[in-house]
Amino acid sequence: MSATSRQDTDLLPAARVAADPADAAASRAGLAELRAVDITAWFGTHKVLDRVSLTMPAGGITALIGPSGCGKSTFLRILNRMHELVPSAALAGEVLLDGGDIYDPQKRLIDARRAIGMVFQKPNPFPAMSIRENVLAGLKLTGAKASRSEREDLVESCLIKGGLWNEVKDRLDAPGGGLSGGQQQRLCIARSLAVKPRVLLMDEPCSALDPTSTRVIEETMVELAEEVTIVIVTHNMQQAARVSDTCAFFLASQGTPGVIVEHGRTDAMFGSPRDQRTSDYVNGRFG
Ligand SMILES: Nc1ncnc2c1ncn2[C@@H]1O[C@H](COP(=O)(O)OP(=O)(O)OP(=O)(O)O)[C@@H](O)[C@H]1O
Repeated sequence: MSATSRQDTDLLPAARVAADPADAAASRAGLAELRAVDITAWFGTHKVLDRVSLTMPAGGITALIGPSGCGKSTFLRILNRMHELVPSAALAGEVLLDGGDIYDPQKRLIDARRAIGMVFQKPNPFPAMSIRENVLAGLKLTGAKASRSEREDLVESCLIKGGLWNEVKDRLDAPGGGLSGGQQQRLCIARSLAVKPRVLLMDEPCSALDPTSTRVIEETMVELAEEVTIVIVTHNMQQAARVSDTCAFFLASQGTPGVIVEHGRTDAMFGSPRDQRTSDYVNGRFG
């Protein structure tokens, strides 16, 4: 995954919400907190993360920022057990979803993936499948049963939440591959939502999109945070400031493993960072 649209930070907008929304959000029923505890990760003998701990508040949007290669995507993939797909990968530590470790040997991999969905950098709908089939694809993978009318309701509600319904409601049988890039990404978000995840991980979800599509996805994310905890990796500082409530700055200096230098509320991270390296990064002086 490459560095992409780091943008001019002179005109940073205020962080999404001034008050602490995570506290209020946490009280909303059904929202899940995700907590990484002492995560260390390796590819073979190469240690790429060193004892990283981070709480991602329920119903909040947490942005992971930092220069290329500092381990943001690796950390994100650890949060839903995708790291273990790489044969040389190893890991230590815990990932607690509402207090339960998703790596507990008693827990099934599929349950972790269903509870913690992922949207990737490049939109990846099933191109030959219809828009409707794309939304429902996750149900097939998880084996969930639903009647025809339940499926239709689900397609509609997920496409509404994904911010795509109005654009596709008259062509649900058209192929997903026929949509624009931004629409495909929103279709992928809708597909992720169909299995009712409690957390949605997003790995640079707008880096392949134009500014208008990016705005639409950002608006969609803010609305989604009402019902799902979101963690996003982004190189776009304006985006981090616009959408996130909390932020974590990762850094891997001179070949050392990635660590979190600073984390906290986004407005504080951008407005009055405690660490000079954070200040330098968010103000575009390196990275
Ligand atoms: N599949 C892999 N096999 C071996 N090493 C890997 C693999 N994926 C990532 N790495 C290494 O792990 C380190 C962290 O990479 P990672 O992609 O997590 O960083 P990142 O901060 O997300 O970077 P970027 O912003 O460029 O996407 C890098 O040194 C990278 O080369």
